[in-house]
Amino acid sequence: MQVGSNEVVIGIDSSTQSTKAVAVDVATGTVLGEGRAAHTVSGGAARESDPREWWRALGQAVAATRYAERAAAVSVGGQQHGLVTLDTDGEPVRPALLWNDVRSAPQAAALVAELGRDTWAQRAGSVPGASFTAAKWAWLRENEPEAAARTAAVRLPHDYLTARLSGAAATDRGDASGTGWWTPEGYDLDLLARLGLDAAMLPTVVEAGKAAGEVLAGTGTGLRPGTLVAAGTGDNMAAALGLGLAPGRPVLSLGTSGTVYAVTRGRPADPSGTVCGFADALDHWLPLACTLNCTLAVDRTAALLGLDRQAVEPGGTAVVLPYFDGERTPDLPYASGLIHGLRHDTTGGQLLQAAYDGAAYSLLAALDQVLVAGGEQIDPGTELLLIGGGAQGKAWQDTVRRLSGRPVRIPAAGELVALGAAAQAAALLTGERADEVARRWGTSAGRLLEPLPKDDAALERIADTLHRSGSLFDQPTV
Ligand SMILES: Nc1ncnc2c1ncn2[C@@H]1O[C@H](COP(=O)(O)OP(=O)(O)O)[C@@H](O)[C@H]1O
Ligand SMILES: O=C(CO)[C@@H](O)[C@H](O)COP(=O)(O)O
Repeated sequence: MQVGSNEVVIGIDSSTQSTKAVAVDVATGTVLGEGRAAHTVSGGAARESDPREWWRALGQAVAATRYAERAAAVSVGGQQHGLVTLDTDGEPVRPALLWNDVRSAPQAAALVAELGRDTWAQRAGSVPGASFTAAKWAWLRENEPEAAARTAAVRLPHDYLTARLSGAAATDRGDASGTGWWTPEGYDLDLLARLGLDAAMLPTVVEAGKAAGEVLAGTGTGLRPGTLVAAGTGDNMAAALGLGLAPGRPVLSLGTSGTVYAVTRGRPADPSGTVCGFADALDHWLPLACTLNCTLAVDRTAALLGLDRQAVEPGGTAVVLPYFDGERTPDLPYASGLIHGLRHDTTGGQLLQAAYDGAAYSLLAALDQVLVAGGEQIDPGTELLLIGGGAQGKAWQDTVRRLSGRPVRIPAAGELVALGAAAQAAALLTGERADEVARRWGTSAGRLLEPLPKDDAALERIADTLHRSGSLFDQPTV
């Protein structure tokens, strides 16, 4: 196809809190229409969502773009790792277990003990934590054996939505690499046997650049039957596509999860488990560290203090480790929030700033490890691309500048996950690579914020508090 023929694609981001859709002009990258619809996530110890709610939200978000009928191709980026279990009719057996549900921590620990950290890192690229799909499936078998027995198919969130659109049992290498049972050579049959999972229950891994299928008749989304459906991918892989990332360029994403990652030429294999050795959606890798407590934890702290989320104040000695949901980086699934260093003159604004600092600290501490794991150079002068909902907030921007000492670029394009999905859909039409499409669209352009002097004192205070928190975080709080 000739680029420039007014074709439109739709990219979808089915994330933890909401679904966002963008309709994009393939030739120019102009966003023609946008839509958004919220989901619910259960509270208490569990983090679960009904996959059928994602599907309804997808329909609403796509309709709101007003371009559903014009779209020539569509693609779904989705929150990683979630365990979707389907029965023989393709209906969810139970709500999906999400990436931030830490009840599967004991099962993750047992899996790691069984094979050893080095073997996991070499085979799966990652040492699985509670977030990984393998740990969630092990949790289900142990805690709800009847639900596991009724499961005929296991899917990731984006696979479920791709199947509702196209009928295809399809996934991609990027999202599959977050299961724990994917290797570059295919599914790890030995591991699947240990998990009591038949490879026939899993989707086919679609080659990069190929379609998963076509939109079925009667989806109720407004998309025309026959519209091409790309393979989709995990949300972080989609954002990497959406930014058109060249290898070695670091990204910090501030959303429900905090993530730090880079596309790399080398395959990561970090036995410490800090860096997940994901595949990207093309032919490279995506070493990534992820926190469970990011924008929601900071917003909750602001609400507890009765402050606006921007009402931070400098100074003071307070440290907040905002591990409200347990934590993944550092690996402390049983942790809860901790405040240390309060004085009579500590202000609410300082305490709020300490929550921002505590949330950003773990991500920035992992940044160099991410680059090293993928064999890329560390250059402290290289700009950090800041994306996700939090990147719009000045307090987040200044916190990242102060704690990283790096220049920070804020891409003007919002919704980079949905844009990456759109680029993947567009690539089906133009024959380009999806990252080339995004570069042609100029999606990473945006304001450059100069670095601030690195606040080593704050970083040391947080590291010291974390180091000394010891047994407080070893077991669930009673
Ligand atoms: N201007 C802002 N300042 C700080 N945080 C913001 C701002 N706008 C949105 N957010 C935060 O962004 C989060 C949503 O980010 P997003 O990347 O869309 O989430 P998700 O990871 O679910 O896709 C919300 O939790 C909200 O707290
Ligand atoms: O688990 C991870 C990465 O490994 C998370 O980044 C999820 O992919 C959820 O993403 P958001 O809903 O925050 O976008």
